[in-house]
Amino acid sequence: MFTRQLHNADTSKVAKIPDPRSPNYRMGDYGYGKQGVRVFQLKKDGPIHSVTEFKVNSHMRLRTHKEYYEADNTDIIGSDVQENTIYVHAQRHGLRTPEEFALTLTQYFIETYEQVEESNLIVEELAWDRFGEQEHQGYYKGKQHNHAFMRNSNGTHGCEVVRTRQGSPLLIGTFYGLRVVKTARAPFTGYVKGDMFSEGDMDDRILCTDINARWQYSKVVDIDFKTHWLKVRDLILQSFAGDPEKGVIITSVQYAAYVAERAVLEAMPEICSISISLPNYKHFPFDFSRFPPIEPKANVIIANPADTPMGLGYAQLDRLEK
Ligand SMILES: O=c1[nH]c(=O)c2[nH]c(=O)[nH]c2[nH]1
Repeated sequence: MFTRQLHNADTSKVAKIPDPRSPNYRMGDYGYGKQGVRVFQLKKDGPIHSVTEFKVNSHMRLRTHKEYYEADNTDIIGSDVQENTIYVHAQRHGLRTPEEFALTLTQYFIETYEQVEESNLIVEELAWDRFGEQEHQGYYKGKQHNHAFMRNSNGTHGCEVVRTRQGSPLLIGTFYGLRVVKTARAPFTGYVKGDMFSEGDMDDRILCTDINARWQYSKVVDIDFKTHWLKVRDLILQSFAGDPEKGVIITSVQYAAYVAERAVLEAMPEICSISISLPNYKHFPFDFSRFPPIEPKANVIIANPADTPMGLGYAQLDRLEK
């Protein structure tokens, strides 16, 4: 999260071949590819259809750096080739989980093109729910539509895979963009204020955030990725909200990130590291003092949710090797 040093940074990404014509410089992170390739799969089982949609970013790092140093494109696997391969791969293997798609496609790129040193895939599912699947009332309640779907916005299931020629691929699971709010058991007190504070201590507040989590698997085989993703999601949500009646005290977004990470590492030995970032979308009670007196309703709070500026708390928790 946030800027890290650029100069002589991340030696794992440094170009292996120095530029013979420019000995004073060294190339750091590099690569190229295609962003935002949308692939939609419709499966027809007679009248019952099902749909799956992925958004894919494909990047590569080539063994040589001719395209940079020598203006020679002969090693480049065009980004349009990468894009078309995504569609061909979908046709051949089908869309199941982002993880399976990314693992098999990175393997294909590495095996097919000997100049590819590293293949990176980022895959996000743009999930669709069948009409009726989530309906708790109305016409579609209890009726599963054969061929009509609505976008599911319950948080995005995704992954990132980095595959090189040596060793097993790096697999990161991702869960982005689920907005959650809790309206009790969320104090924020005791922090440094000096004479610059505006809020003061809050014994309780409306705590609203988006869950953004990335985690690294220590193995990539024998994992049912859908089930594991749902389990991570559930553990994060449980640690934020707690028992349905009693809830759980969350003292800051920083603490929320940490307790969620601990819950995941404790329950899921196949995950070796997790990073969570949580914005804090303030919901200040609206200030009615300028307006003619209104009889306040003791049990109603009118607030003004603000997306920006927003606070942000984040942390990464790694499992220590034993
Ligand atoms: O959860 C929070 N963490 C903070 O660091 C912070 N700072 C602040 O003003 N409000 C909050 N809330």
